[in-house]
Amino acid sequence: MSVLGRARRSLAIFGVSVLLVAFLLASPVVLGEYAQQILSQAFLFAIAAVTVDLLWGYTGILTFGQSAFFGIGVYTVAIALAYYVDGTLATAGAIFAAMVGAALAGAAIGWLSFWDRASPIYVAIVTLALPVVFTQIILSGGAYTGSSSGLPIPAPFLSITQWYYIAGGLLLVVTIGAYVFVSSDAGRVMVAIRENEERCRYLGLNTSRFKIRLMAACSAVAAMAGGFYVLFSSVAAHSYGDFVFGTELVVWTALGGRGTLVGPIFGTVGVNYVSAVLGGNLPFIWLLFVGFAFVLSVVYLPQGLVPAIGYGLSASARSIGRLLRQRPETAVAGWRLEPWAAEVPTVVRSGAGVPRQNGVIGATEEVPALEMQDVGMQYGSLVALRGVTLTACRGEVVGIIGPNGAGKTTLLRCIADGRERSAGEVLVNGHSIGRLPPQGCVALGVSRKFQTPNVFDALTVLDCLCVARSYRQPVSAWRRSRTVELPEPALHAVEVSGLMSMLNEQAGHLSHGAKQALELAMVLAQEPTVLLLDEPTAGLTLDERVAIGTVLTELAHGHRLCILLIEHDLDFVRNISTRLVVLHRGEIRLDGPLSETADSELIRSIYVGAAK
Ligand SMILES: Nc1ncnc2c1ncn2[C@@H]1O[C@H](COP(=O)(O)OP(=O)(O)OP(=O)(O)O)[C@@H](O)[C@H]1O
Repeated sequence: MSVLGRARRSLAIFGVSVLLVAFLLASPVVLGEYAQQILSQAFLFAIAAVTVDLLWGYTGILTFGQSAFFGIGVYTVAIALAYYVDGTLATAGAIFAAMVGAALAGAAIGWLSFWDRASPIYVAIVTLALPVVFTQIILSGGAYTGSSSGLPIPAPFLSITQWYYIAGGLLLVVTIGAYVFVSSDAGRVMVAIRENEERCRYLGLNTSRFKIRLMAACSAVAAMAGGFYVLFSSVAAHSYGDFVFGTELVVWTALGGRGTLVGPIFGTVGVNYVSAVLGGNLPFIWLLFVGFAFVLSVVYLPQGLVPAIGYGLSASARSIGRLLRQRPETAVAGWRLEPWAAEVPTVVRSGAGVPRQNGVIGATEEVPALEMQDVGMQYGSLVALRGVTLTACRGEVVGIIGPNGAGKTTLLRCIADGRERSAGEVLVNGHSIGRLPPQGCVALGVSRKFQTPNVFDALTVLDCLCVARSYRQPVSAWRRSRTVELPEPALHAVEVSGLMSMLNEQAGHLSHGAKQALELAMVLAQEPTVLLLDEPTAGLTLDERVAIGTVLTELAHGHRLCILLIEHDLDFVRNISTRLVVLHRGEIRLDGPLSETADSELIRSIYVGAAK
């Protein structure tokens, strides 16, 4: 982002902050003490809900455990003030200690939950157990923790209005911080992980490390809210760290609208405020009503109430505007805190010769780009690959053909992910991939394009390219770049496919062909030496096939990439391959230059089903 763009973004954030602070300062004039008290509590809960939104709404990590981190804040501060320290400085120290403790606990939970290949439901189960364990620890702590009776503390005396300002100010700071974060380069990666974590890994991103860090940061913020909450309420109760509160945070976030930042705040404040007004008289009916509203929202308004109201109002406003102006409008935007995007997006050519992160790559022409030695793969008793030995060099386009179920995709998977194969060895540019995960193989120079286009539907074309380059460029946690530097081959793919004029288009709205081209550009942005393509022309028109064929030929011969290409379209394979490999029942049956293999009888018999 340019200096001017950054200044405008900072000015906009500053202006909105000043307005909100003025609103906060003025609101006690119309709010009674009771309302201020309810809102102070709701503001502190809303901070925890914002952390749920960052984890679940933006990154797709469904967590029920934020209450436990809130509880760590509550009890660390309560125990410190009840037994060990007093005074403002010591209280601040206790809150800081709670944040550090919660961050460490959050990192440990992340480490347990986010190992490679862990299913997304795994973290939900681990975080479900967390508040249960936390509550048991508090309940078994006897008089020290206050057990089920709670632990009263000598809290600092502040007026209700002062607490209202503190809680509102904290919520404002956390929300603005969260907005800056989600609208930064790192925020883009969060959404990419939510949309398609596998694609992220195959783009070289260490998603587990990213999620562990995010979990630790969100845990610290929830603990801070808990620390302030116990000072406000003067008593630590186990219910602030239990499973019910953890679930309520998820419900409030879902009701308000996840992935919006404003949704969880309105959801939490709304439910808590109405609950305080109505719940005293009708506690059970109110709970029933909230539960019912949650189910309705999940079924009919999965995006939550705030975006739905936003859609409704902006659609009405646009309809009225259309009537007045008699001009058609197409897009209707909901209410969410959208990233600042005042600048024109740009794609530029990157500087050459940027070294790879781990420096292991030695992509010279002397060493074969790819060597597979006796590679085998079994799915249970099914042998998908057997004794595959294959060498491919830079500048080659190796067409891999064979009937359905021959083992072609499995072959690519064994090259792009060291954990896949059951036997044998794979070397990329002379380095064994060992048991490296996909991001490790990317670092060695392997990039894989999937069979169906794998892009990040919720992101724009530019954002998808930026995420693809995140492996090469530092990911800022507060700035959002609107310029992406692409290596020559990726830039070429963007230009010939017409994506250059669609940088602001949402990837999910692109045509099938444009998505295929975008994924190819994303894969090329990794600067691979070995490019694995699984049916890149599937579903493309004739013109698009011709264009992609030209791009691939240029990549192999002009940029000296080693391309392994799976295709069912034999004419396409014949047109661009330099060599053919025929797979049948998991074994290589034929391997040779195109001139010698293209008209082989074996190919004909395999495709008509006569080969054994
Ligand atoms: N995850 C899996 N679990 C069990 N079997 C699998 C799995 N993936 C693939 N297979 C089996 O392994 C064999 C090879 O599959 P693979 O997808 O590699 O074939 P292919 O040649 O790519 O086929 P297609 O052209 O249809 O994509 C098939 O019999 C398939 O059913």
